[in-house]
Amino acid sequence: MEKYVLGVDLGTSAVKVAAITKNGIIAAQQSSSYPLSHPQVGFSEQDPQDWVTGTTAAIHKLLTQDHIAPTAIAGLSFSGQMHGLVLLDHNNQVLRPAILWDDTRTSKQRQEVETKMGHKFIQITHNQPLEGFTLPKLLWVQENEPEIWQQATTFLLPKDYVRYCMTGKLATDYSDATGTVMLDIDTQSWSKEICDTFNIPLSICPPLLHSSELAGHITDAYAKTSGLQANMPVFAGAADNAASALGAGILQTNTVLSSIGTSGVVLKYESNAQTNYQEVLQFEDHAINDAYYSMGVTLAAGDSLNWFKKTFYPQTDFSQMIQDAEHSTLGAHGLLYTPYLIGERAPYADAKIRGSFIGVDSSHVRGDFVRAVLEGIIFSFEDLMQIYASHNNMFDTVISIGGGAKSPLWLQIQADIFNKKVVSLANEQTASLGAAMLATVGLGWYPDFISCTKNFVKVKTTYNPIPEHVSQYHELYAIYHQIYSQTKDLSSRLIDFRQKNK
Ligand SMILES: Nc1ncnc2c1ncn2[C@@H]1O[C@H](COP(=O)(O)OP(=O)(O)O)[C@@H](O)[C@H]1O
Ligand SMILES: O=C(CO)[C@@H](O)[C@H](O)COP(=O)(O)O
Repeated sequence: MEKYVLGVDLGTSAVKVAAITKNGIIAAQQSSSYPLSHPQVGFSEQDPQDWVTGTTAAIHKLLTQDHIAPTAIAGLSFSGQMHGLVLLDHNNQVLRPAILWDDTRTSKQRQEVETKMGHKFIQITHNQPLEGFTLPKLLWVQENEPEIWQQATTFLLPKDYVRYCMTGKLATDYSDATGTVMLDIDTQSWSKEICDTFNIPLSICPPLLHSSELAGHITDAYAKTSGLQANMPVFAGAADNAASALGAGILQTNTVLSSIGTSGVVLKYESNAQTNYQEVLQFEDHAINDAYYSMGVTLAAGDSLNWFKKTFYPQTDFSQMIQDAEHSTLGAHGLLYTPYLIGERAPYADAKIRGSFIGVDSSHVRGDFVRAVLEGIIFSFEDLMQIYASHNNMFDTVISIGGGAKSPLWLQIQADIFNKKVVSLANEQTASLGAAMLATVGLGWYPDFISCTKNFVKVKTTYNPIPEHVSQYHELYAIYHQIYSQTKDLSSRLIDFRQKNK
């Protein structure tokens, strides 16, 4: 009987589960979406139970609709949205909705960490304590919800909670642990100094595992609800960007990843823990032992297009909407867009900046706005590419993944703005592929990730930069690059106005 592993990608908008063979063939994929709640400006929350219900529903569909036999599944592993805070009490019951990576309520706590620890914090974590990361969220609960904080016994990251419900075992993995900014990168252990400084008991931090390490087995109870076999091995899994990088074959320093999911990511493999981009870029443990990656995050990348579609093209699918952008021109007839819909993480760590359309003209039609959104997102990625360029990082290929890589127009825009070869893959959802790879290595199907990559990562199309487009985009980027500084103060005043007039 053909054997499979399951790769579970716990995203922000949906969970995607893929059944993949030993040779990296995707036999079936299912997904299940769940709601996102924004109870106040800057707040972003999800109910951890929705993740479990969605994952179980997607697995159930694989078994019943795609006829994947439970006995044919040898193991599973995870890719998970990063940084989200799940708080459990002493009975491992969820205490409050999870506070997510794109929640920016924690500017005061960020400031507190900076004031109390200064450069020492950066020395320990190799990161800034930005709003999206887990530590400021813990501090927010400590300060604003003392009755919840008193009951908090363990925190987990999103995928860890789903794994706990499957196996009954509490743990996180190193790649997600770095995203909490509570891990000492040099010693690879939870930082006692950070915990002590903020009166956080060290015992709240879950046990640490490597991403392909065995985390537990499917319990009898979860076997009953899901249809999976009891006792099936479950491997720790990784942060979504680490898993995506693995699934895209980012295992050496000469390739860079560009990911257009809900968020946008420009990511580079790093072999040296001391690599330093002055903390403008995040620095994280990779899913592979003793390897790292740096990355810059555009908070609303695919989410910008999603917002635009919901608001102005409610009845149209993404591909049809993008056809309108094809009828516009390079530069959208002089229209520029900045994707700061929910603030920004990099290169501007600014929770109060907001997006803008610049150059709106009475001749513009909807397609010009779509085109400007597509281009603006990639200009924001170019801001991140420029950081690598300024550190003399030489690379000639960008691997493009995520839902945005489904569009040939958007792939060509990337090649033209980056002035680099852009490669799309046969499966642009590399997070579930990476998760499955963790299970294959955990099971011993492959001795290491390099050999697994040879079967799992398949190039689809290569887009080369078109010289005429490159020079036009170069001119436009110089204008785009000024928008942040010119709108920063206006955005901040508008946010203050909004807070006062709720
Ligand atoms: N056909 C398409 N063409 C271009 N972009 C698309 C298409 N379908 C979806 N997208 C973009 O991909 C995003 C979702 O990407 P995905 O990788 O699934 O996100 P996540 O894992 O964060 O849930 C959407 O918000 C949208 O911007
Ligand atoms: O905050 C980050 C990375 O630091 C995000 O990339 C999240 O990990 C969620 O990503 P998607 O839902 O867009 O995959």
